[in-house]
Amino acid sequence: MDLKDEASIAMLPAESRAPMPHLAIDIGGSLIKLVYYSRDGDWLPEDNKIWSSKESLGVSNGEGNHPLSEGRLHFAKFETSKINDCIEFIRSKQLHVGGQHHEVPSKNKIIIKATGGGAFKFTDLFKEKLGIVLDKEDEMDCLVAGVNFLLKAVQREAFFYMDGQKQFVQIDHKDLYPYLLVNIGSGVSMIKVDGDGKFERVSGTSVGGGTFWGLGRLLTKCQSFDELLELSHVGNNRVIDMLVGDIYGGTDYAKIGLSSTNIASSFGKAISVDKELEDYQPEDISRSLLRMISNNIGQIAYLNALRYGLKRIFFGGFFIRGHAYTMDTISVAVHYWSKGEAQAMFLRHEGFLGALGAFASYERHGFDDLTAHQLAQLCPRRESCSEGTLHSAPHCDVIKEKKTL
Ligand SMILES: Nc1ncnc2c1ncn2[C@@H]1O[C@H](COP(=O)(O)OP(=O)(O)OP(=O)(O)O)[C@@H](O)[C@H]1O
Ligand SMILES: CC(C)(CO)[C@@H](O)C(=O)NCCC(=O)O
Repeated sequence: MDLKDEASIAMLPAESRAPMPHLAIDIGGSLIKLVYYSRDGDWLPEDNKIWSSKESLGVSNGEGNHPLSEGRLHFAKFETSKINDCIEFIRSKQLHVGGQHHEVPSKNKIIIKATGGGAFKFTDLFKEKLGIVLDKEDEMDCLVAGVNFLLKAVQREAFFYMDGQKQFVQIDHKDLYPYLLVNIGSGVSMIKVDGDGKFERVSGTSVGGGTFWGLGRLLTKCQSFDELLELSHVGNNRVIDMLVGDIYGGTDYAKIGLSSTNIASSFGKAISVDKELEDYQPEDISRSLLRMISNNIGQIAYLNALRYGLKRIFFGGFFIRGHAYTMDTISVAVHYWSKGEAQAMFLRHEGFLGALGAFASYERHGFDDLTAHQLAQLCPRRESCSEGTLHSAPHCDVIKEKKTL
């Protein structure tokens, strides 16, 4: 903690100085997500300062007092393979020091809420490097809690995406359930949600974000996920995908509703003995792969929605990354298969759902009494980005501060 923080904390009334849990962590197969609270508006990672403009931070709606009401939440992510950078970040910002202190006979124990598989895998590492005890929260519980909170509290959270157009939807709280949540992380979980804490994981698929990045890296030699995603912008999938027209000599197969431009077989043209991997352009590979995976997830999501009679499907997870082609493909797949009966919607906080849920699981936080206003502009920079823009910065920093109560 730097001197500035110490000074500002020292000036607060005694009850405000009580140790408060302020960091939750979601350690997935590909990415680590942090949600943390800071009281001091200037206490931000250097590279996030450009997004923390004053106007995006100051909101006062005069509602009741809350332990978190003067300050802001931040969002950050790291690759799980670079967990040591994450640990260093936590140490450098002293995020763990404000954690819940439980009295044990001889010393204070710092307990931090953690979810995702890595909460189990990296227990010892966090203990050893930061002296933190990870208090494990179930991944699905956290996901659902995070989504329910966002859908109820944040006005511009869910949106439709079709033909390059984004349209926010205001969900009626009384008419929120049931819905299907499709979380596209490394793997994909499909969860039927019937209420707060009422849900069932009804399906999943191992063909998800890890598949796109893993297979894409091998096939294109891209050095980063962002590079692979960026390539897909300029690629042409028809170079690699086998279309109905390729099989039917350029004509539709109208009798069963297939046009000549429908994909008959993803990567089907690569069976050609005349071509090797190096004969294909990385951008075309990236586009085919992204389309294949997005389409497949959209189709499986539709089948599960059909299975349970669900009309609304919310898609989250960092595979999406606000990427136009990904969202378009998923939306088209759901629309095509459901004949417009089911609706695909996307969540602005895509990959931070579980971390938010873990943050809410601290007893003293509770999202219910955090005002919608406080969290309404969780991620202002997402608003200012044009569609399809990649967020290449390592952190997604955000939130909201409430100065006057
Ligand atoms: N900078 C990035 N580096 C790596 N993968 C990224 C990046 N940005 C987005 N992704 C995509 O997001 C996916 C991970 O999403 P997310 O963080 O939601 O899941 P996870 O929690 O790591 O996975 P799981 O829940 O399956 O354990 C990756 O598999 C990849 O497709
Ligand atoms: C294993 C988890 C839940 C870890 O987040 C996720 O990666 C997932 O849902 N994978 C898909 C597993 C399956 O249902 O085939």
